[in-house]
Amino acid sequence: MSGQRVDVKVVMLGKEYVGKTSLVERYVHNRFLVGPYQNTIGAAFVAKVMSVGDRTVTLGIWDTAGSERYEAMSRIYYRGAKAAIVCYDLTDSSSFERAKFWVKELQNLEEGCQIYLCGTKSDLLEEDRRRRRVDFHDVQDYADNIKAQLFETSSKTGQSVDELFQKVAEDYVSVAAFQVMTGVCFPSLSGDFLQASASGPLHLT
Ligand SMILES: Nc1nc2c(ncn2[C@@H]2O[C@H](COP(=O)(O)OP(=O)(O)OP(=O)(O)O)[C@@H](O)[C@H]2O)c(=O)[nH]1
Repeated sequence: MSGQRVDVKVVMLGKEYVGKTSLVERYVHNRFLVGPYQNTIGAAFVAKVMSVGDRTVTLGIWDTAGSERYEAMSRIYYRGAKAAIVCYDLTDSSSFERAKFWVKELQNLEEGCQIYLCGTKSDLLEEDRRRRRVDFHDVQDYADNIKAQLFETSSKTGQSVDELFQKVAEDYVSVAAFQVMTGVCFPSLSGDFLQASASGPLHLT
């Protein structure tokens, strides 16, 4: 597995329990695991090969642990990331505060990293609108300010999950094409290679 080229290093960030692992599970394996919640320890890695037009793009996705206990470790995993999916739970306002914390970190330390905000568990709002704790328009304004894309997803139903990761890959292809056209090469777009250094499982699908 080591040596497989990854085009885009993607890091999942956000408070514990917001649903980062579930998002990756839905996207990569098209499944939603039920059963007792198991928190991520350290980080897990998975690579996913996908198509954008006639191009093949490999996303290397690092799923970090949301617990503040692992905060220092998460910093290691976002280093050099080209895309960060910063997650918050639509039914938990404190998780949005935590998302803003990660955004600040990325802005200060990973300038070349494109940020995607992801409000999770939208199915819970379908069941009962009153459960929403993070206003869509407030987040949209915030996203515009920080030049981030905004998605609201459900790993349970699959809503907008493929669209989110597809957008990450499409943005990579657009910027890469721009580089070829202009001859400008940003360090943030250089490729990355799989490294078997995660404490979690290593998969290539
Ligand atoms: N209803 C609903 N529940 C979800 C969804 N996504 C995740 N969950 C549940 O939320 C809990 C936490 O999900 P995880 O994916 O483990 O969360 P995490 O962010 O990876 O957590 P850490 O590993 O601790 O950082 C689990 O019980 C999931 O089943 C969703 O889209 N809808």
